[in-house]
Amino acid sequence: MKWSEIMIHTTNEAVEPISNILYEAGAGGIVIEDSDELLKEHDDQYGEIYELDPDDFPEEGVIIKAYLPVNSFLGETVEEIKQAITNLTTFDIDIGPNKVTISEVHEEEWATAWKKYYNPVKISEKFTIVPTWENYEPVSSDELIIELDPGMAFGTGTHPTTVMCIQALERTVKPGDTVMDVGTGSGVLSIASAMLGAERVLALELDEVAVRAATLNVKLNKVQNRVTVKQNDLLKGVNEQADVMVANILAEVIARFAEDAFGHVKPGGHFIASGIIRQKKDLVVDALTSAGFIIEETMVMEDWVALIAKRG
Ligand SMILES: C[S@@+](CC[C@H](N)C(=O)[O-])C[C@H]1O[C@@H](n2cnc3c(N)ncnc32)[C@H](O)[C@@H]1O
Repeated sequence: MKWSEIMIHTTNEAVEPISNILYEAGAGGIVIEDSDELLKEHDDQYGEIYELDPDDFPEEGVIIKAYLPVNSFLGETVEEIKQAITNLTTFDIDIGPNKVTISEVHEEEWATAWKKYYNPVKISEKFTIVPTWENYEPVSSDELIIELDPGMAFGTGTHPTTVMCIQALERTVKPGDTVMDVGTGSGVLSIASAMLGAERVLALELDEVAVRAATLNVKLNKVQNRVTVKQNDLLKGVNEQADVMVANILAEVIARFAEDAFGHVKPGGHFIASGIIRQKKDLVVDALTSAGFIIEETMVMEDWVALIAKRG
């Protein structure tokens, strides 16, 4: 998985509100480099005085660094962060230079560091997502556990857009169903569908690295007999129909392939569309209804919307 480092040069006063903004935006881990730290005397656990490297610190003010997974929502997330920081001035918080820089961090640097930020998370009535390296004891006997290694592709499984899809799958997938998961990423939605009793799941993904991650995660969760992971551009060349289709992609992409999706959902079947930032809901609703779908339910979590549409 690629991570993006967002670096914000700000003031001491703004550290706490900015850290909150970053955590709410899904940052995995925050590093604070405060110029005042250089002026203090530090001793280690054995009482030895040590010096900090001035190169690691700004000349004045504070630098906050946070790590965001590189996925198709990154651009929007960064814009939201910038906007939320600028809004702090309306509360008379001095945000100082407010210089924001983005750079990419490679997986090797994060090889182990990020793991400490992921813990088991109960994301719906039935499902708990557990990182592969954790030993987790189920709380109840009917709890469904998805083991996930989020290290390689989008999806710790806990992004609001993913959580809403899983909750919607819980309500729509029936034992024996055929499911199509367009943009499978880590494979989490396909795994959930199989665990809900789907007989056959087609997991489609454009990105080669994600295809590999999904294939591994499908095996890890022992659903490889029912889930087929395939490198594919949306529904190109797919000739079957599903009882349930799920797509957690960007609003524009869903709008673009709404008609094609309609043709690939069985009459009476459902299309769960997610990855829709609140402001773009109408765009997707219009595209889905023009394609012939009936919107049965609108789900909202934070700034995100998911739609459960039915082919009548
Ligand atoms: C936001 S992620 C969702 C991942 C996962 N389904 C989840 O809910 O956690 C969207 C995924 O769609 C994939 N994708 C984007 N455009 C695609 C396309 N044209 N065809 C297939 N997959 C695509 C991306 O590579 C990415 O893995």
